[in-house]
Amino acid sequence: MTIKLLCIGKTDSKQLQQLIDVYLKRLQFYTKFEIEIIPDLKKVKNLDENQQKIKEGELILSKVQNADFLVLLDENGKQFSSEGFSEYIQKRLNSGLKQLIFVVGGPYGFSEAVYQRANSKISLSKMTFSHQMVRLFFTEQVYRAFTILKNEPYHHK
Ligand SMILES: C[S@@+](CC[C@H](N)C(=O)[O-])C[C@H]1O[C@@H](n2cnc3c(N)ncnc32)[C@H](O)[C@@H]1O
Repeated sequence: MTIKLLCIGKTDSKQLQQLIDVYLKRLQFYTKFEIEIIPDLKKVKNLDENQQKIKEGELILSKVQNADFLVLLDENGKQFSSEGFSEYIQKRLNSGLKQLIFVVGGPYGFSEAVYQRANSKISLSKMTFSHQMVRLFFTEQVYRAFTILKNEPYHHK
C-alpha cells in the first residue's frame, strides 16, 4: 500500500523541509510514503475564499482515483492517540487497499466537493495549525505509527 500526503503549495521554510526529510528518510524502511505537492493557485487575489477552496478542491480531486481511500486532515475530524492511529493504519493495510491518501487543505480548508468525496476526517488537535506545520506533524505521526506496529522503542506511552 502506498501512503500519500497531498499538500497545497511548496514548504516555504528550509528548516521545516529538513525536519520533514528526516521522517521521510526513516519511513522508507517501513512503507512507501510520499508527499505530493499541488502547486499554489495563481492569481488568488482575484478569488474569494469560496472560489479558492473550489479551485483547490478540483486540483485535489484530480489526484484521487476511485479506488483510493481519501482521508482529510481537518481540525473537526476524529482524534486518535498515536496507538489508535497505528491501528487505523494497520486496518487499512489489512484491507488490501492500494493507495491511502491523506490531504492537507489550503488556508481556508476544503471545498464541499472534497468533503463529499472523503472517506474520513482526522484531527491532529482541536487547535488549528498552519498547513505548513501539519505536514511535519503528520509525517512524524506516520513514522511513529509504524514504529508502534513494529514494537520498536521510539514511542513511549
Ligand atoms: C490553516 S488550516 C485551515 C483552517 C480553516 N479554519 C479550515 O476551515 O479548515 C489549513 C489546513 O491545515 C490542516 N490542519 C490545520 N490544523 C489541523 C489540525 N488540528 N488537525 C488536522 N489538520 C489540520 C487542515 O488540512 C487545514 O485544511
